[in-house]
Amino acid sequence: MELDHKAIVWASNCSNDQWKAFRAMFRNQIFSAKAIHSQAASRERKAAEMVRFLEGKLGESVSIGQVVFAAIFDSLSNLMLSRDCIGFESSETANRLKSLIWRMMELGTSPNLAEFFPILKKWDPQGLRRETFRCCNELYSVWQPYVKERRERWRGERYGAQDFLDIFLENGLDDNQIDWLSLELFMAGTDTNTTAIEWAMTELIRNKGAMNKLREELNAELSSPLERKPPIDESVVSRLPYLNAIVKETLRLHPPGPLMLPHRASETCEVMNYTVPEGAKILVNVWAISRDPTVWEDDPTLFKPERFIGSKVDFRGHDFELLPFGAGRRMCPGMPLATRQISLILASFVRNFDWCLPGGKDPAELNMSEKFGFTLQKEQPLLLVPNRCSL
Ligand code: HEM
Repeated sequence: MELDHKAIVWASNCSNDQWKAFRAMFRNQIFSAKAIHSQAASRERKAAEMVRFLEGKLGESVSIGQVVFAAIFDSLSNLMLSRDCIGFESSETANRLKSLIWRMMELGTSPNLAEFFPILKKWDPQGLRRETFRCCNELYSVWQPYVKERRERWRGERYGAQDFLDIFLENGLDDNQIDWLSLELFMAGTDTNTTAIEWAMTELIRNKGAMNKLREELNAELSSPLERKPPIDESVVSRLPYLNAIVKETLRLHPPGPLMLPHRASETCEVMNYTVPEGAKILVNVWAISRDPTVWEDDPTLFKPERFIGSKVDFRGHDFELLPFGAGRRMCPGMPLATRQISLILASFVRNFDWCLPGGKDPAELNMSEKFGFTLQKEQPLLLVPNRCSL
């Protein structure tokens, strides 16, 4: 309730007018098909920059999560603020921001005694509120100077939005709302995408057949007689069937939001002979659904992108066996951006480099443990060595 005037992810319900206004702004301006299309060049530039960075690391061990996080965070900061916030060289900044985002998610999902005993609220016995403020302020400081500068320049004139910040100003958001909404977007949009790509690369390195098939598809569709490896065109890769199947299979096997966001029953109802009382907090176990052998044939614990070739099952919220982005009114509004970004970065990795594990380690021995949290990260970061591509 406290956050309802500025939150979308943390909004307590869907009947709140502010949440409706934010969702409309996301649907019509930020993530509309036209907006996603017009943002493509910015994402393509960032992917090409990532490839150039990796070309300087040939033969060296690289943390995939760290490189991807920098690419995703800066892609998003370019869409939001028209500038980079991290850069590929600054691993310290990337690690600091990544751990702040992870900590914020931990704090947001930690059991809070004050929720059960409201009398404790003003003492904040576990220090959760104090630490949340500290993390928020550190994250706000990343964009606050740019917001201040833009607001001074903007002065209420409509000059046509160039980025999300212009859209926020045009919609009359105050600084407090801009800070919080930006925080939610960076939290919802960076760790999820990074996790998905890290898992996809983990699966591809273990499944040489899938990696080769993807490279063949990319080489066939992206070849150019003029330049051997031109920057990758996002609109082409987002239509490639095998790449799409890999993205779906990764999100099925490793859904970045394994329990979605907590929902609340708006009325008492019966589900499979259980009574769910009005007001009950509901967590949907997407991880378990997408590994359920009664729904998924052909060993659901295995990575098999082929299961999606010729299948109509999609993650757009209509097929309940595959819900990595949720379904219904609270479904992820960032899905069109996420799927484009994941495809583009994976295509850039596989098209431009041959990958192996450091020290010639056998991919079959890769540690596949998951670190359970708000997002389902790989417990051990994936380290890979990029080599010049032989094809
Ligand atoms: C692989 C990437 C992503 C995954 C798997 C993912 C997944 C999800 C899920 C499961 C939800 C909750 C849905 C529900 O509980 O019904 C959600 C909500 C949300 N996501 Fe994403 N997301 C991803 C990327 C993004 C991106 C890139 C953005 C924006 C930059 C974003 C913004 C949001 C927002 C704002 C919400 C809250 C919507 C609301 O409560 O009304 N997400 N996402």
